[in-house]
Amino acid sequence: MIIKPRVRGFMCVTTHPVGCEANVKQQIDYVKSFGAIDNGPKNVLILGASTGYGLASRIVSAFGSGAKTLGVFFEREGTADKPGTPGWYNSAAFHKFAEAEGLYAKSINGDAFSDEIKQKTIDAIKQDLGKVDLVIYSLAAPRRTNPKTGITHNSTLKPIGKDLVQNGIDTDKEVIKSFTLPAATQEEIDNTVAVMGGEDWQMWIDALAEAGVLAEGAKTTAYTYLGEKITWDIYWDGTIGAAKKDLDKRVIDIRSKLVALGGDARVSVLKAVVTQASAAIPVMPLYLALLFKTMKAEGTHEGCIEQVNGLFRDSLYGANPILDDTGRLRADLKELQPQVQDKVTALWEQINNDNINELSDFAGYKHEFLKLFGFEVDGVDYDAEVNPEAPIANLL
Ligand SMILES: NC(=O)c1ccc[n+]([C@@H]2O[C@H](COP(=O)([O-])OP(=O)(O)OC[C@H]3O[C@@H](n4cnc5c(N)ncnc54)[C@H](O)[C@@H]3O)[C@@H](O)[C@H]2O)c1
Repeated sequence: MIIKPRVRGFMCVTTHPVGCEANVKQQIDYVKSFGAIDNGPKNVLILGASTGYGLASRIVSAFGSGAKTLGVFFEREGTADKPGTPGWYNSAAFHKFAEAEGLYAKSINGDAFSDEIKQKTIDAIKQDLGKVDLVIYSLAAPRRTNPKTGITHNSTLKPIGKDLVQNGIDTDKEVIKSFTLPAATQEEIDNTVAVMGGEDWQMWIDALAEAGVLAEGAKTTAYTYLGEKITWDIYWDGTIGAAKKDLDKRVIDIRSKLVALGGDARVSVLKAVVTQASAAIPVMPLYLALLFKTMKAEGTHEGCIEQVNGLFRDSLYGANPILDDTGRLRADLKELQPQVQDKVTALWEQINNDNINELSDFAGYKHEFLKLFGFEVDGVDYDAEVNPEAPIANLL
């Protein structure tokens, strides 16, 4: 079939397999251009391995460190007349390129929050890898069923303690509009913490430790975002921030478990980028469009692969990790530079429908968004017939 983008709000309901493969190839080439990571990981489990920061972590592990990777994700396969999700095609492409270089790669498609998928993962580690020395926690999900209680929690993206009125971009109509978000209820806050907080990360590490599949010196990290004043109402001080603060609490226990093995656990702070998860956060598309404009002008613009490549080389496996005073690893400092945040804030105050393309890089935002789904990728012929059925080699 011939596949064109069909955008609905913060989703694109079609995906281009060839474009996704080209995206993965670009990321692999980028990582390879830095050479091998000294003393990098050997056996890596990536939770949320198919898109965004988790996919980048898988690529850096495999192609920057020669690691065997086991990836867990929740994606939909394509059929003869309906394309699958981007993460499906990214993973099919990752497996193809890994296999071509003789790199071990296996994947599990299912609900990482469930006991069943945790057990399946442990069985695969025991059978193929023995133990893992790095666990990346990069899940971003709208809901989670807690396997212990059977309760399904839905996350919300709302401010806490006060209603929020802030300008953003209506990405469908491409106009600036004022968004009003009511303050979250305590139940909404608790549910968001249950989905995006650290409980499941802790359950994973407990299960892996109990099964004896964490190697001596094993490390784990979960990804977070802090941002600055301009995003705090919706992010750090909102429901999602409450969940991220839970990671900061739970990492202490997780770290003590890993320190006993000579390892370590850290929350890693990454910059704001366009992913399926961030596109869903109200006001974020405008922030990203203004941030891109500002950071591109500064020559400091980065996407997922640049961020994670830097995180591995500088901090996770670097001699001098970039740590903050609460012990988080930091890869986001260029975004938080005062001149960047001041510029974004000033532009935010001036933006309107007449100057949207002049003051912001909304074009760059839209391009990045479509690229997530395999569109607008250089060198891909979008008028050519493409097969939406793409098997993932070594899917367990
Ligand atoms: N996007 C940003 O700007 C940004 C910035 C800093 C930190 N982060 C954090 O990085 C992490 C990853 O986010 P992302 O933006 O890369 O998201 P993403 O939407 O690109 O990726 C989410 C991943 O989780 C997987 N997943 C979702 N539900 C699942 C389930 N039930 N079982 C198994 N897999 C499941 C998906 O398949 C996918 O691989 C999140 O913790 C996010 O908060 C994101």
